[in-house]
This record gives sequence, C-alpha cells and structure tokens, in this order.
Amino acid sequence: MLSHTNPAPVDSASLAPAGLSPVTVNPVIVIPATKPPGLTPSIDLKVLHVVNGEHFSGAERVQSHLGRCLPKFGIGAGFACVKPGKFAAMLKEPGSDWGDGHDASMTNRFDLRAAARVRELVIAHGYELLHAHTPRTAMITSIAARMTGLPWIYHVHSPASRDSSNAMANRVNAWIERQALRSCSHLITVSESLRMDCIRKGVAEEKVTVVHNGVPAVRPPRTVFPTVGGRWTIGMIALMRPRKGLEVAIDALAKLKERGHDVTLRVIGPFETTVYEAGIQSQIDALEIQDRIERFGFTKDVPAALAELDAMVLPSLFGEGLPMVVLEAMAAAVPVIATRVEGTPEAVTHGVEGLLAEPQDPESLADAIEELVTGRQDWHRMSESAFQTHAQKFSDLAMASGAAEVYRRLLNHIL
Ligand SMILES: CC(=O)N[C@H]1[C@@H](OP(=O)(O)OP(=O)(O)OC[C@H]2O[C@@H](n3ccc(=O)[nH]c3=O)[C@H](O)[C@@H]2O)O[C@H](CO)[C@@H](O)[C@@H]1O
Ligand SMILES: O=P([O-])([O-])O[C@@H]1[C@@H](O)[C@H](O)[C@@H](O)[C@H](O)[C@@H]1O
Repeated sequence: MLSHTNPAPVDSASLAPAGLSPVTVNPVIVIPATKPPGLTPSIDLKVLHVVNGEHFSGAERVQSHLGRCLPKFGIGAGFACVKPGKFAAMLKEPGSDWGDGHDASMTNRFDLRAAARVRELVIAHGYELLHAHTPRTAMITSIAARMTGLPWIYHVHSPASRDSSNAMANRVNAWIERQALRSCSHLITVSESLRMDCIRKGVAEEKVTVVHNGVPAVRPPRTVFPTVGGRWTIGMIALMRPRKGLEVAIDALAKLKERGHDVTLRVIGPFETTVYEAGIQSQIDALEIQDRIERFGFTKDVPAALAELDAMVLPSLFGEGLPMVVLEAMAAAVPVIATRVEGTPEAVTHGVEGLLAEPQDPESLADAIEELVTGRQDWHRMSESAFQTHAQKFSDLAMASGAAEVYRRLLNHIL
C-alpha cells in the first residue's frame, strides 16, 4: 500500500505565474519509498553485489535503491566493494538500510585476489547469487563464480566501449567485459537501448532482460513557480565529467543571454578531476557569464535541490544508460531538458515530460530551453506529466521487482 501525505488538491490559479496556464496541483506531496502490497516476506535469498564503490553516482544510486527495496521481495543484499571511497563509506554510515557492506579492495585493476575475498564472503554469509555492475567487477565476479559454483548476473549501466572520454580505458574495459561475459548467467540492462547494444555485440537475446532504472517517489513541496519573462533557474546534477556535456550547457546559456532570456544554470555535484573543473571555469570566464552560473558541490539531498529548480538539464554527449537524475527530476515533477542519447528518450518524450535536444549542439539545447522559458511549452503540464510517468514506469519498487524476478527465474532455471 502506498502510504503518503497527500493533501487535498488546490486550484493553483492563485499560485500560478502570469503567462503560464494554471492547473490543479498538490502543494505538498512527499511520498516516501513504500512497501509493495502485503506483508514484507522473510528473506529466503541472499545476493552479493560486487561493486566499484569509489563514487556515489548513477550505478551506486541503483545499487542503494536495490539494497533498500529487495528485502520487500524476500531478498537480502550485501555489497563487496572493490575500491574504497564514497559508496563504500556510505554503506557503513549509521542508519544506512542498503545492506551489509564488505571490503574486497583491489590494489590495481588486475588484482584478482578480490575474487578470493568474494568467495570468502559467499561462504561466511551464505550468498546464493552474485551480481556485478562494472567491467572491473564483472572480471572479479566471473572468477568468484567459478570458485564458488554460483550463477552470476551482470548489470549493464552504460556501454563499456563509449563509457568515458578516455578511448584507451574504454577499449580495456570493453575487452575485459567481453571476456568476463562468456561465463555470465544473465544480463540486466537499464534501458532497451543497452539491451539492443548487447545483442548487437553478440549476446544471445534470451540472456538479456531490461530492468529500467527506478527511483523513489519523492516530490518535495514547491511554492514558487517560474514565470514567462521572469528569472528561470535550470540545474544540472551530476558527477561532472566530460561525457555529461556541461560545456554544451554553458555555451547554450551564453546563447540564451544573447537572446535576452534571464536564465541561470545551477551546477550541482563534484567534478571528477581538478583539470576538468579548471577547463570549465576558463570557459565560463571567456564567455563572461559568471553572473549566470551558480556552483555547488556534492549534495546528499537531491530532491531538495530539485525543488528549487525550474528545469533539470542533462546535455549528455554519449554513453548513458538511463540516467538517474532524469528519473529523480521526473519524480519531483521537474521538467527535464536532455539530449537524444542512449536510453534517455525511453523516459522523456519530447514535449511531454520535457524536451529533447541534439547532443553536442548548444544551439539545439538553447532552443529547447527557450521553448520552456517563453511559455511555448506549458511548464505545469510538463511538470505533471513528468510526475505521472515516473509513478507509472520508473519507481524504485518497479526496478527492485524486476531484478527480483530475474533472480528467481534464473535460480529456478526458467531463464
Ligand atoms: C555515463 C554513464 O555511465 N552513465 C550511467 C551511470 O550514471 P551517472 O553516474 O553517469 O549519472 P546518473 O544521473 O545516473 O546518476 C548520478 C547520481 O548521482 C546523484 N548525485 C549527483 C550529484 C550530487 O551532488 N549528489 C548526488 O547524489 C544523483 O542524484 C544521481 O542519482 O549509471 C546510471 C545508472 O544505471 C546509468 O543509467 C547512466 O546512464
Ligand atoms: O573500474 P574502473 O574502470 O576503474 O572504474 C570506472 C568507474 O570509476 C566509473 O565511475 C564508471 O562509470 C566506469 O564505468 C568504470 O567502471
């Protein structure tokens, strides 16, 4: 049963800005992650996720939601982290309900002792299935699976061959992934686009299941609405690395300034490297748009940050699966302006939950933002559609239910 605070809807005419059509909105809706119908079953299956652990980004967000929600389907999750860092530390924080965190650190990319450590964890904690999330952890897991005789699942979050802007790292990761996948029992992809990518690379169709990413239904209260002709605050939320296209957003912002629109870009999240950060700062300085950019570091409270945005912008260049920030924005009823890459169009239809621009194209991105700020696209309609689409298709429980089904079918030899 969904248990949520859902006050009586009010007519937003009094709240609505000039130039945007009023609709009926709920002023405060915060829907906590909830249980599926029925009582929580007892745990009858334990899965060990083998994860990188150094960042807290999209894959880790998926892992944490799975860890929290799988027990509602009778499945307990543990995590073996092969790199120390943010996710590994967050697993150990008081109050973390993601599952048990274990250390399986590697001293270098080819440190195969981590596989022996995974085997020890399986024996000590009674895990019955292994689940890897990156090429590096696929390699470790494939060896650990051989050592333990357990089946293993590979979760594809992005295409290894175009996952980063480092061509050599992409080639090495794609090669490692190919070798490891020879022994993989089943693949989960986060988008249909990635399923097709795996099939094109030779994985048998029946070995791949799409489990779309999902996030909890958290729609923070919003009291201020954007107005045509007023100031718009759009935000990008990410671990900032070249493939996310922050440069394109900055160029688009300069174009919007030239066109006379009052749009500010809020950049929320850490930078992967100081070199990348310095390059971005130089670009901002050269374009003389310091007055239009606000920068924040990593935030733990993404829903609160979203509640202060008029739109979430994600100008990814390539390499996405189904970005979590897109789904988080939709859950928070924030329109999304993103690019037509990989799985993003599976969540956002142009003109419905948001707007889609062409990747690598500041003009196209500026045009999309302009559509919204000039009121040619109705903000309230888009906000409500985003909220509805999330609720119907991209909840954390739907994702956990999909993963649980794959686990059970695999162990019952139906897959
Ligand atoms: C290029 C790439 O490999 N992208 C994939 C990666 O996501 P990637 O890590 O690139 O980006 P996502 O948008 O999916 O995730 C970023 C996550 O970090 C969180 N965040 C960000 C900034 C901040 O300050 N605080 C914070 O908590 C966001 O709320 C979000 O949950 O894994 C996702 C999960 O399957 C995939 O769908 C993405 O396509
Ligand atoms: O294992 P590795 O190549 O060093 O680590 C990489 C991670 O640092 C990165 O966050 C992720 O997006 C890549 O897919 C890759 O897994």
